[in-house]
Amino acid sequence: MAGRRVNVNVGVLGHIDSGKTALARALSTTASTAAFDKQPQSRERGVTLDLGFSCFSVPLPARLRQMLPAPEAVPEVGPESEEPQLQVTLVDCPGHASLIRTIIGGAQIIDLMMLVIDVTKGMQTQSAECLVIGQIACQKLLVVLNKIDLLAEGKRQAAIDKMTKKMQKTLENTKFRGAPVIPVAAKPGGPEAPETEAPQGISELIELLTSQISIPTRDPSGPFLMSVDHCFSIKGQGTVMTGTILSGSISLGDSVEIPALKVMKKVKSMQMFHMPVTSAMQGDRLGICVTQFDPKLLERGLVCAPESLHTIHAALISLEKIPYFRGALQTKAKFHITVGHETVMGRLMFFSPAPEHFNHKPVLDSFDFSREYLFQEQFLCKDLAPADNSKADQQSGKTTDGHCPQQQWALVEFEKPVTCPRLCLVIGSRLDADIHTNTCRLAFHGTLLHGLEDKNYAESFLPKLKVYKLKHKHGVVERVMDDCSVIGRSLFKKETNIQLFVGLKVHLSTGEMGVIDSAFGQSGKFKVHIPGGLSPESKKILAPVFKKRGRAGRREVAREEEGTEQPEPSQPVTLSLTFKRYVFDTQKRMVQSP
Ligand SMILES: Nc1nc2c(ncn2[C@@H]2O[C@H](COP(=O)(O)OP(=O)(O)OP(=O)(O)O)[C@@H](O)[C@H]2O)c(=O)[nH]1
Ligand SMILES: [Mg+2]
Repeated sequence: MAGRRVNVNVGVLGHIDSGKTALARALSTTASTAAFDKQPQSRERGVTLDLGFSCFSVPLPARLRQMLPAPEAVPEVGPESEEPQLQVTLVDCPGHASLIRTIIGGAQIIDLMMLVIDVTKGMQTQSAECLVIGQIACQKLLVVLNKIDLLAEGKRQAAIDKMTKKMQKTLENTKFRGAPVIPVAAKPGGPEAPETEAPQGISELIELLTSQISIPTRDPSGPFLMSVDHCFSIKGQGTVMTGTILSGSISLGDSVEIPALKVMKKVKSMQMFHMPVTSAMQGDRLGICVTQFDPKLLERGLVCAPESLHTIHAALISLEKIPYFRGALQTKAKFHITVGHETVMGRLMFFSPAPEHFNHKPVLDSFDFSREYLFQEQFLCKDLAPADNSKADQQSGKTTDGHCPQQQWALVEFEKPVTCPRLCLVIGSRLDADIHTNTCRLAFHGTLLHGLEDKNYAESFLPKLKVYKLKHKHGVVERVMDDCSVIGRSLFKKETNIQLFVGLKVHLSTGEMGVIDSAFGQSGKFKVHIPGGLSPESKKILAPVFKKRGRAGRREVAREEEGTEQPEPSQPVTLSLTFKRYVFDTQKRMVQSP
């Protein structure tokens, strides 16, 4: 076990100016003192790290030694005498609202998130957004209350206790309920304070962090994918890309693709923790040296196994609304869509299961093209007011008393093609919203189930997607012609071509089924044939018409053709016509269930 190391990525997220960078600095410095790291030279910077990356190592806690992957999976990188080490790579994310895309990217490569809160301010807008992102992308969380030096000395503990309770309450409604909260001062005295001023609470934080960290299961199978955070060239050797392996594994001599540059490169050498290695896998921080290319072309981005990523123009996603997002998610609305590690504008169309399948369990690893789906004007959710709901029901065909489907989907059409892995995370946000208002800009999150690579997907692919709108039309029986036919009105507009509807079934409120037979006159009226004939009760209800018609005789028909009003049944008998129209059917057929 000697000389072995494991890496975990810990994200440092929070509102602007909460002290994330100061905290990352304090952690790396404190951890490298003798108490935590006996060999000063092992205060590794890991592979060359970008601005937002720093790291420190502590002896691997005994608790984690059993969890250490098999010896062959972990490189022997230190001198034989060295204790196994836990390397904590801190991913210092920006806090400014405009950099949320970077934050989302950062959150996807971390194993644990430290949410930094300015203890004098509490939760702020971007702290809340980070918490939302954490819930989507991370498994574990730890809250750091920073700047405790700013609290009045006499009331410090009381203020810390109060804020700790407040944070615990905030976490109560999240998946991080019960997560630890810890007070620190990363840079007591603020920017003006001398560098000699020691940070407070950092040793305790490192201890807590070490106790909270678990080594996530790392899976070497699947296609190799690495998120690159730094790229530079070494004269005479090649170009080095450093980053975190998101999936799969890699060995010396393998070919990798840089999708953004559309090039393939051979791996010439690799380093982990400054030591050469011959292979690496998911979760490792790695530097890969490949044959020379201009490092300026790839500051951040992805490298992958050849042809394992797809460049797509549209996608089918499964999604959930983020409850803090105010307002509805409307079909045709545009959002900023983060797909994997890229963000582009996209337009959405929402759809749900057919109402009888509302209770089906969500399927999050594939999209079933054999099923039919119900178009929705907007994403259905419980927080729609009941009044709104009834309107939405009518428009969307939602049948049931406000109950929501277990799973909903959207077709996303991107303004620019994006390159992403299969089943990657998708986050929709409204980044154009005013960053100074106290609202959550993150609107929904989900999983990419199917990417459309063909640029002409609208013609080549969409007709296969069976999303329908349920159309209801209502009319009334105006009068009876004979036992097996009636004249209806108010179902179509005068200008409607009734011919298109001939053969469709209509239901009478008296229970009979009829078939639209032909137009009648020029005013949108039509003749309905009732194959089973009118029942005696129905005839009774429609009787007044019978009588009047009997008296009026032929004159009635003449008047009808002039378009004058007819006497009607004492109780109106309604006609209802229901059919499906598939959104992507080029022939715009009207389909009724058998
Ligand atoms: N008094 C006091 N000031 C602090 C403390 N930690 C950080 N600061 C100050 O707060 C300011 C912001 O600190 P940063 O570490 O840059 O904050 P940040 O969260 O990284 O900011 P962004 O990356 O811009 O979001 C600086 O002026 C720090 O000196 C602290 O514990 N006490
Ligand atoms: Mg910072």
